[in-house]
Amino acid sequence: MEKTKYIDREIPKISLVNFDQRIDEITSELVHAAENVGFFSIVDHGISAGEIESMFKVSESFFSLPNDVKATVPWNPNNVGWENMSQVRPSTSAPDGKESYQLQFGDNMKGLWMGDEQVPGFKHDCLEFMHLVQKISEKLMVCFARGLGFDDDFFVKVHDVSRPDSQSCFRLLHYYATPETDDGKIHHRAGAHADWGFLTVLLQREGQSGLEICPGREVVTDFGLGDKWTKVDLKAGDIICNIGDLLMSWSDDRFKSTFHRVKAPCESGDYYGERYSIAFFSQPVKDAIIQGPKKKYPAVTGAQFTANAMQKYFAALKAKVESDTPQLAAPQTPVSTTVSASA
Ligand SMILES: O=C(O)CCC(=O)C(=O)O
Ligand SMILES: [Fe+2]
Repeated sequence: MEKTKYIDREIPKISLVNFDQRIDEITSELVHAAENVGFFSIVDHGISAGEIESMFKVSESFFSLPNDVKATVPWNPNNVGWENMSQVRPSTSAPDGKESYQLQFGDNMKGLWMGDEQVPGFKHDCLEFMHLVQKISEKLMVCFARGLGFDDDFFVKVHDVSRPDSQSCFRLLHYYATPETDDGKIHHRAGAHADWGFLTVLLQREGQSGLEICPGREVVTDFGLGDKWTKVDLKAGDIICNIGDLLMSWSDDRFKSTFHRVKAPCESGDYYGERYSIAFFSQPVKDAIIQGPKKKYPAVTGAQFTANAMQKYFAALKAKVESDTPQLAAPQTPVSTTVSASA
């Protein structure tokens, strides 16, 4: 099998300590990171390593439920619910080797929260943690608004998670352990892609590595470029953030939405065990008007942007879900019939 070409790239590490006093300095570090690699880690962000690990324990409790129980909260095209081994990325033709459960703050979650009988305190614990992550995203949004010359609250207002139509998505991920084989086959954990939302905040458990990035997209209309990858490793408590396509277009391509993947382990040094991660995708409310300061792209609403992204990346998958709908309505749905459409 051909070996991956790896190169070292610096992934900026940005401290949010004394945020209010240091906002100018933090803004210039964030803008620099956004204009170049598109990925950065943040430290001193206010969530402790213990709180993050507690959230992972909740996630583990959910994923260790039997599949027929998880299938009672199935994924649907509002980008909520559980999917298993069914997300096929445009860059691959095979499904990701993972299961994921997408959670939101608003009305889209009706009937899709796993109950306390199955995982005690699940909804409460998730929402509490989701609000903590939202607070961090809001700090970054203020800095990005400043960097682009918008009012401080410009992005925060259109990502208001107290609105019933909020579309921001908190995604629990569980990648299955992969056997060490030398059959030359590539098994995708998460095939290469760019996130289509505004901003992604990502958590992983220390040691459960696999995330890799490949910077180089100049315009948001390009697919990924290049074949030189850089491994991203995190220490417990660090948080990785990346710019999504929406912020790339909203900044007239100034801030880069970077191609990334969770590589299938297949080379020496790769991690073959199971992996848990959590991604929080900030998505604008439906009536947000999206257009950069230089008006490089025509204005679109939040609803149109999401519909375009679904069309671009997930038309086939949506069609599959629609054809599976009668089965999806039944709680005993076989797990293989659900399909995920998140980034
Ligand atoms: O699990 C990870 O580290 C990355 C997940 C990811 O890129 C995504 O869900 O969009
Ligand atoms: Fe992603």
